[in-house]
Amino acid sequence: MKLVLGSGSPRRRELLAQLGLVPSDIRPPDIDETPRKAELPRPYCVRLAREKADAIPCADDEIVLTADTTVALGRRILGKPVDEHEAETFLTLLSGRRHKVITAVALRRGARVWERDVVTDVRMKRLSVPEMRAYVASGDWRGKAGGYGIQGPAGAFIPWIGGSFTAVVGLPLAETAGLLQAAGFPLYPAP
Ligand SMILES: Cc1cn([C@H]2C[C@H](O)[C@@H](COP(=O)(O)OP(=O)(O)OP(=O)(O)O)O2)c(=O)[nH]c1=O
Repeated sequence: MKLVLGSGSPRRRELLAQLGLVPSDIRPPDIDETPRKAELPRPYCVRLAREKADAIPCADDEIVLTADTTVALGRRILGKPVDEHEAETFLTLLSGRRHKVITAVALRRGARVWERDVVTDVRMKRLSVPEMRAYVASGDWRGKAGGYGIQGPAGAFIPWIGGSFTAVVGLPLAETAGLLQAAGFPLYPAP
């Protein structure tokens, strides 16, 4: 059975590699990520992972893995900032507060789908103006939900998380391994 990564995220490819998995193909999804009116962060994130899975074409001998990572500040969804101004706006909102990072994973094999979502609490310290300016100028926030990456320089802004570090980075490894095993993927073949 072949594993297809339905994601253009380099983080997800690296996290899969941590499990010793190299996808046979990478097919980034092309879906509309606009939240619905009054949609809450967790259902939004679950919906997107599922829509990504449904959007990726796959053959009978392939299993496709997709995910979505959403930053939630209360009921508000913080997506990927479109420019420096929005990155600074998001970081100003997150500064000195706790938020949640949700990552939903979907695995599809033929018509069957396996899904999990993981919610992690994250505390960001209060950011000074120089800290915020330097981080925004670094461009590290590009393509990242909420406008930061815990695995990069913004790790210095996060004194505490409650939950899964790999989920915050983009793919919860414990849950993903469980899904792969449930779907019959030979993750730990006998030596
Ligand atoms: C909060 C946070 C997010 N992120 C990243 C993970 C995801 O790649 C991205 C959220 O966007 P996603 O829409 O989940 O994924 P993507 O657009 O990068 O890739 P694809 O849709 O093709 O699967 O934010 C980090 O790398 N570190 C972090 O600390």
